Amino acid sequence: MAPYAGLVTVQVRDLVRKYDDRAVLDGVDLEIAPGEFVALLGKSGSGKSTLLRALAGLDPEVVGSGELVVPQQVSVVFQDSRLLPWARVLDNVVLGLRGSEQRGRESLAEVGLAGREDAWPNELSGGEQQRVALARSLVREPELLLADEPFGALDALTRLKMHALLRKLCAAHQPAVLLVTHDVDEAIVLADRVIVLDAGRLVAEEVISLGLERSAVDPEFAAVRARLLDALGVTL
Ligand SMILES: Nc1ncnc2c1ncn2[C@@H]1O[C@H](COP(=O)(O)OP(=O)(O)OP(=O)(O)O)[C@@H](O)[C@H]1O
Repeated sequence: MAPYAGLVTVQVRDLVRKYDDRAVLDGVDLEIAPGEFVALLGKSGSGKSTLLRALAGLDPEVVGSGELVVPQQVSVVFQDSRLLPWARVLDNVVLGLRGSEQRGRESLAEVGLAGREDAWPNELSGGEQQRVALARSLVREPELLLADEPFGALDALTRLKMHALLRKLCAAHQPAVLLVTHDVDEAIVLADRVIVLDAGRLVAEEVISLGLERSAVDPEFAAVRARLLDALGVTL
């Protein structure tokens, strides 16, 4: 599959979401350039999933004085794979896409699941199911990939493998990405830029420099992590 870096910059201006009178998103401004990988950190309840749902077009009740611009083709990956248990793996990947069986096979090969096209979801491990979910997202050639803690339920080793896979897929296809995670290291390892949400407001941003070795032994990595933990209110 050819890369398909989009043209549309995600633009969020003064986004507000209230439940009753409580603002869960309280004037969020955010841009994500085509092909840019942004990780979103924040304490539980800070509004991360609410922001992601707004960008996914899953929340009709977002308000705000500003604008919300997202590309047309958006894919979402969640913590659980949300595969249909009664459909085989390939059918899950190409569901709703006519004539795309070959592309579905290619996507499955890209995520390392060639040969598993006819398996049922419950025959796959949790990590493999998330691979299928990634294949299902990418076969739609998204300009924006939204991922809500996609590796949160996986064990540490599988997580590391999935990090490598996601980096490879993003390099190949160049979607803009917004990845919600609780894991500061995961954010630094994967993203071009890390942002921190606190009580519905963006309170910190770290641009990950190209020179940073994506390894915890890198002193710059440690410094970025310390600043992000500070923004999250974690003192070590
Ligand atoms: N349908 C709803 N009705 C009322 N309040 C809601 C609703 N959905 C979310 N909230 C509230 O909005 C706030 C933000 O929730 P959200 O799920 O966006 O947080 P989060 O940062 O993703 O948290 P977590 O890391 O625990 O998933 C929370 O206080 C939550 O209780």
